[in-house]
Amino acid sequence: MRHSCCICQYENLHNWVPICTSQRMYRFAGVPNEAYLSSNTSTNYVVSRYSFGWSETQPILPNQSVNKDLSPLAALVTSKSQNFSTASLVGDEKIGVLLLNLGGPETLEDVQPFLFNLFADPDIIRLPRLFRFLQKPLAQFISVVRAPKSKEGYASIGGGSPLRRITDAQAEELRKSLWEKNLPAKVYVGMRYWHPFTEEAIEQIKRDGITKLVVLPLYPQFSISTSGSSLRLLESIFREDEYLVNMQHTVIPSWYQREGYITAMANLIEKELQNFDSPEQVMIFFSAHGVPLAYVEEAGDPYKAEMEECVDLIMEELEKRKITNAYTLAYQSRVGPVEWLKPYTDETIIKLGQKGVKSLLAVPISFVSEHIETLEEIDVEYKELALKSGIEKWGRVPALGCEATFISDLADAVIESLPYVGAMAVSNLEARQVSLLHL
Ligand SMILES: C=CC1=C(C)c2cc3[nH]c(cc4nc(cc5[nH]c(cc1n2)c(C)c5CCC(=O)O)C(CCC(=O)O)=C4C)c(C)c3C=C
Ligand SMILES: [Fe+2]
Repeated sequence: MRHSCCICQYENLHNWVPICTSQRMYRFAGVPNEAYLSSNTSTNYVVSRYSFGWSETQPILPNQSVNKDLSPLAALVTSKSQNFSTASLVGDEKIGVLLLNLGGPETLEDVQPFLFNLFADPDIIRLPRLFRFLQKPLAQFISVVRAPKSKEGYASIGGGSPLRRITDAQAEELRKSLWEKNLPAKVYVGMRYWHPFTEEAIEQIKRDGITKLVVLPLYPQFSISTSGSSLRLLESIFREDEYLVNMQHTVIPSWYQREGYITAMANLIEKELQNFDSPEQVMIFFSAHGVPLAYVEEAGDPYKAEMEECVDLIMEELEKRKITNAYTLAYQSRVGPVEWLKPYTDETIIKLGQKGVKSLLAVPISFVSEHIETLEEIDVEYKELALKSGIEKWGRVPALGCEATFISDLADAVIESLPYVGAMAVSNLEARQVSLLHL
């Protein structure tokens, strides 16, 4: 099994210490030398560094060692213990969990302004520095041009995105699960492109006097365009705000390797396979949201690697249950003229039909809630295409939503990250000192 990590690393000020709480993976940013640690045993390190700037930076590949002089934080994390007592970690603190998600238009009138917010994000449309002044006019133009097509899609799923309702429900279930595990925490939802905006969540966190915050993007795999964008926004909010600078916090940048998540996905697949007459004949078709190829090849986005590893882990889990179906991974939802990650979902469906595949089970892999790309693109467009292409039996695994194993595992991820919340504050301090020295 591959072990590779990414780093949520931002221009100039490296505030975040992303710590992947899955068993053997630890992540670092926020240290002045940009050390980033991936470990497959407690003594065998691969230190690597990525840069997510667009035109001006180069990715440095995982095995390219750049700095073995690890900061004290490395020592702290490598001495990680799995035996946490939540009580000792909470004390008098007020714990908050901030769930980050994309957001979606709630009405058809929201669609164009939502699209404007999306395309105005430099992590979604990445322009060379010289052309950044064009970001907003371009966003205005593309959002107006795309709005009619998007509106059609949202109209066909009931006139708006269900993302807010589902994310709110997940937040409530997570809160309950944390309380059941003796962690009295408040859970907040911060959306990137629509209400409740991340800024609104942060205001509430300040009003509630939260002293320790765990930031948990609701994307299992990290991409510059999703978790990266939300974290970059958060960083800019934190940088400006005295309260937030002093608040201890940590980030769980991706969690696709967690046992609970993998088990929950395997459970859903196993259950859905039973709806076919010959379950063992069914091709398991993982469909992930795509990103432009340049994100991965030029900017070092770990999204593709994380996605592939995630699929491997789910298939390994299914194999343990003696489910050894054929499977494949493809990427959906491309937008615009550039090349995106391949293979594309639509082309793959057609090819599978030509090869004589008769039964297909679609598994949306990059989302944990139903939304337009599951309810419309997969359930309507891809199903229709599959049936036209000769596939006779079509099924689709639901998104995880509030599935109990999944929510309980997210709660565990939060609890396991608590020992590192203090480490974040140290890193903030270091990063600030360094940035001040550079002024
Ligand atoms: C892992 C998930 C996602 C990635 C990666 C991602 C990248 C990405 N998306 C666009 C363009 C659009 N995305 C839109 C909606 C949308 N995208 C995701 C997830 C990922 N996007 C979600 C959860 C949603 C919200 C869906 C909802 O129910 O509201 C849209 C709007 C819908 C549409 O018109 O199709 C666009 C446009 C790009 C360009 C991109 C990577 C650069
Ligand atoms: Fe998207």
